Amino acid sequence: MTQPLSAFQHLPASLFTAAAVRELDQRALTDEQIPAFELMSRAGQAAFGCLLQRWPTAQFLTVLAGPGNNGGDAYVVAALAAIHGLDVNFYTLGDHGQLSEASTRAREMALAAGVEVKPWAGVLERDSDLLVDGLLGTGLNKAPAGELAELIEQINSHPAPVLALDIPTGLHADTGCALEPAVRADLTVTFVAMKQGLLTADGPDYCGDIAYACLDIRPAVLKSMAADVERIGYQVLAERHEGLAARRGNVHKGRYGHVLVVGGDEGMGGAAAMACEAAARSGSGLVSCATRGSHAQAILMRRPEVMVKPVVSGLELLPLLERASVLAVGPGLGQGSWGELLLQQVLQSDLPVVLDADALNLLASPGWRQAFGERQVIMTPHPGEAARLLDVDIRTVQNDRFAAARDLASRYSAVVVLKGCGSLIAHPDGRVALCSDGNAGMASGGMGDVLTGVLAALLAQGMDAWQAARWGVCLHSAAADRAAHENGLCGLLATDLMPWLRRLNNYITH
Ligand SMILES: NC(=O)C1=CN([C@@H]2O[C@H](COP(=O)(O)OP(=O)(O)OC[C@H]3O[C@@H](n4cnc5c(N)ncnc54)[C@H](OP(=O)(O)O)[C@@H]3O)[C@@H](O)[C@H]2O)[C@@H](O)CC1
Ligand SMILES: Nc1ncnc2c1ncn2[C@@H]1O[C@H](COP(=O)(O)OP(=O)(O)O)[C@@H](O)[C@H]1O
Ligand SMILES: [K+]
Repeated sequence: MTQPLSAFQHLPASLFTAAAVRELDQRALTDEQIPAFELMSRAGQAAFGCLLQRWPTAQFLTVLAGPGNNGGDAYVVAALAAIHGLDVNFYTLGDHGQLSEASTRAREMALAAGVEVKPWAGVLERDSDLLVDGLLGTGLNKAPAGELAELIEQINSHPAPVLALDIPTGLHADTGCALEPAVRADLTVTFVAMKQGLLTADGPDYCGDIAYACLDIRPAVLKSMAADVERIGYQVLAERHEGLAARRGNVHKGRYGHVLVVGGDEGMGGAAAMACEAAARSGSGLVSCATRGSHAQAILMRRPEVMVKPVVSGLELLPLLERASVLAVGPGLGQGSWGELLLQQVLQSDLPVVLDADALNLLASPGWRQAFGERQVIMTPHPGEAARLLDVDIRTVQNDRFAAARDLASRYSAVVVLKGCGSLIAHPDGRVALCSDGNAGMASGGMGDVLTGVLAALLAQGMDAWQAARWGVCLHSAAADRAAHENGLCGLLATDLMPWLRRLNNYITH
């Protein structure tokens, strides 16, 4: 369902936890004097507007309402639909005898519009042409079970599309984890502020498209709260010129740094080769590669611009370290003694470094753990590597990617890129950015090696670790979106990104 064209680039940059959104609701109530029912009415109107726009011919709606305020929104949608002349099946789940004051008024509005309100009796009619999920919103506090789980299963196997109010039921607003079973929506209309879980982990798959409705709360109120997470994407950063500055004329290659890629043990030479090519295509003045002798010729054949140096020991790395300005260590490094010796040498240098793949796996071993202090370091774990570094299982990382990224950045005193759907970039000071570009075609071997090369090239051109990670992750993801645009996600190769990296890094977007 995720679209490969930076599908979420129109969304606001500030992302919030559910608790922060509740606080914003409260501020709208106290500072703006917007009563809860008024806000709920606006939510229902916004959702109904999106419904008409997306499904203008829908005639038979089934609206599902839970016991909280998400159900209140559903009552408003049903009322508006009935007034509009649509046929509405309205089912409640849970105890609707204890509704909030706002939801009670919404219910009265629906009844007055002629909506027949019935408790769900176990069967979802097949003839509806649109389902509206107002079961649970940000109040979700455990995995759906029993009758609710049964209804969600029926929603997901129903042929009609699904509109989710605020957030698909079962998706955790703070983590983006689907607490199965969870509703798989085609469109989610989210209210007041963007929840951080909509754009990472399971979020994009379960939300489908996302529309944001601020409910006419004044921007000043929204700005009165610091965002928990900043959404970034290529377009946003390019508009703010957060990428590379334009090159001046009177320059030479020494100005743009010298990336040394260290990796490529036997059988994994391609990883080092791709990191080298990505570094060169992302503008590093010079690129060297310390690798196994068996790969030297192949790397040279592919990219004669790269200076390939076969190394067998850490000592042979020393003269290369003296000439380099930035290191990219890990692609195909392996976890054998060859990789260990090279990594040991790299850790003794104070050059800016990108640590990826097996460099991270080695760092996770007992005796290797360390904090990097002032050194400019970017670590780029995928969830498996992050789990090893944190000594937890992968599920724990994915259950709260924000916490895992923050924890790693603070433990290692490094900028951390936690890769995967909705890559997170965490600073040791607690800041987190989420890249909403990228696509599932990137789940293919070598994509991470390319990212490593990109990040190293940006460090080599003078960015600090935080700037390089922000721009580099967006550049890499947007390049993958462009590369996937014509021929689709399946079969996208890491090397397909190369021409796009060059174009987008130079701000050529067409
Ligand atoms: N505030 C505002 O001004 C605005 C808010 N708006 C709307 O309000 C929504 C938030 O409303 P909300 O806080 O009432 O939470 P909501 O998600 O409806 O459900 C809470 C109920 O569900 C229950 N429950 C939880 N998990 C469960 C589970 N797994 N299985 C079964 N039950 C479960 C929980 O029961 P409990 O466990 O606490 O007994 C409680 O009764 C928000 O998403 C947006 O749509 C908009 O109108 C804009 C203005
Ligand atoms: N489903 C996805 N959506 C968005 N980006 C993805 C997805 N899957 C993988 N990626 C991106 O692709 C890259 C894969 O990196 P990694 O797992 O290290 O691959 P490899 O080890 O094969 O080089 C990362 O940048 C990651 O964020
Ligand atoms: K919902």
